[in-house]
Amino acid sequence: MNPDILKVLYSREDIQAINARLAAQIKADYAGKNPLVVCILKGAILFMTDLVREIDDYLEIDFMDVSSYGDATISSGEVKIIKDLDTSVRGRDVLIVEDIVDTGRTLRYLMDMFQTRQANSIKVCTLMDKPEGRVVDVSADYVGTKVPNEFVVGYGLDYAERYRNLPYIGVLKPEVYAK
Ligand SMILES: O=P(O)(O)OC[C@H]1O[C@H](OP(=O)(O)OP(=O)(O)O)[C@H](O)[C@@H]1O
Ligand code: HPA
Ligand SMILES: [Mg+2]
Repeated sequence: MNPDILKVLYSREDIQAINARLAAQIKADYAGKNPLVVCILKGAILFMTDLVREIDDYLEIDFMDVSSYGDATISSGEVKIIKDLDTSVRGRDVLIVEDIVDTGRTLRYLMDMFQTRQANSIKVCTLMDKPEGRVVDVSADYVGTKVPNEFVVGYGLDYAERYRNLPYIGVLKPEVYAK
């Protein structure tokens, strides 16, 4: 295990089981719809690629890179677009794929934008939901698991750009933040 990790919250196997459950729900709900699956970079990259592998059906994928945390553990409150979609969402059934919904600001921003861009439908699949972090009122349609109000890393989630590559999700040792 990475020496900076205090404890593992979800193992690789836990995550695989969550992904299989979510994929089955999505496959059933989107049958015949060819949804546009939008991966929110960078955090959702591992989750999205594992999730779509479990959905044996027509769908399209695209990527949007937004950021509001920088190298901090507290949201700056300002969502910045770093890379926009290549695909038009107009008339599409959009499924936003997120790694975590925390304050909800990122999701609110994206949902408002896709609404303005006239998507036919907008739903959200998040691996993790941190309800105690919420600042704006927003919720996901598909939630992998609820997490406590702790800063989590691994499986796409970073602290100062590290730990995204870990195959599990865990909590950092407090001394890592003090460095
Ligand atoms: O609900 P919120 O408080 O808005 O937080 C959730 C968002 O924050 C993280 O992204 P971040 O902005 O750190 O960019 P990253 O995915 O590139 O790490 C995470 O991946 C979500 O997209
Ligand atoms: O708990 C978190 N970990 C990593 N990135 C995040 N972005 C929002 N919340 C988190
Ligand atoms: Mg981040």
